[in-house]
Amino acid sequence: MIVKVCGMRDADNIRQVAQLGIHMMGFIFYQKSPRCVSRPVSRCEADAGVERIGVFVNDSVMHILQCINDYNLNGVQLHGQEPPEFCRQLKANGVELLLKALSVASVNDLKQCGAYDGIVDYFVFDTKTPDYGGSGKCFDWEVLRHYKGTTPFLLSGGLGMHNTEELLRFQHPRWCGIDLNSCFEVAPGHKDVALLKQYLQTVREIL
Ligand SMILES: O=C(O)c1ccccc1NCC(=O)[C@H](O)[C@H](O)COP(=O)(O)O
Repeated sequence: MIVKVCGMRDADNIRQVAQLGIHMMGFIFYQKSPRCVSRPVSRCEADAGVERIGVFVNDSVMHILQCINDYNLNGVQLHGQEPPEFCRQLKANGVELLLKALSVASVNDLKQCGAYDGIVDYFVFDTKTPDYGGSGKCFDWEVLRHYKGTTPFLLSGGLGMHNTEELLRFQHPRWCGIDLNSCFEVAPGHKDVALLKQYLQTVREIL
């Protein structure tokens, strides 16, 4: 199971969280987010084994490619209304690891999935919110029973200590990871390392 911790930006915090044995770390490049990175966070600040994912919202290909270069990113998460063709363009420009977040509130929101199959590497199924992400709120995971696509997905949106029991019960053949963010924060962009550690211990049977 892939563990992604999103919304990182403080060097010491990045180092500590990387040592928890997680697989992906998300850096937000969306100016309106309280977690938006404010300066280049260099590779040496994170463990080499952690994939560095830039999270973008309706940004341009050129800016995304520039950030990949400036911030040593290994992958990109698109968290806006980016169409499949936009994802194809990023792939054509050498983006190896591409995650497409889809805001989910009802079964209707899953209809678009098929158009991304074979283009993106993972979906991130997140809670629908006007701010795009980082809401700390869960959506109804029952909706995902209707997801019959081939692209594997990370479950996202309000995951925290309060819903570990539901998480341990959750099952889906394409489920491959969890995305953790605001429920582990002491301040926007700063994670509670002890709480994350406790959480990963609590859900260890699915990891
Ligand atoms: O976290 C943000 O502030 C954010 C803002 C705009 C777009 C995406 C954002 N986060 C992306 C993520 O992958 C989050 O982990 C995801 O939305 C879940 O967040 P949370 O509900 O706080 O667990």
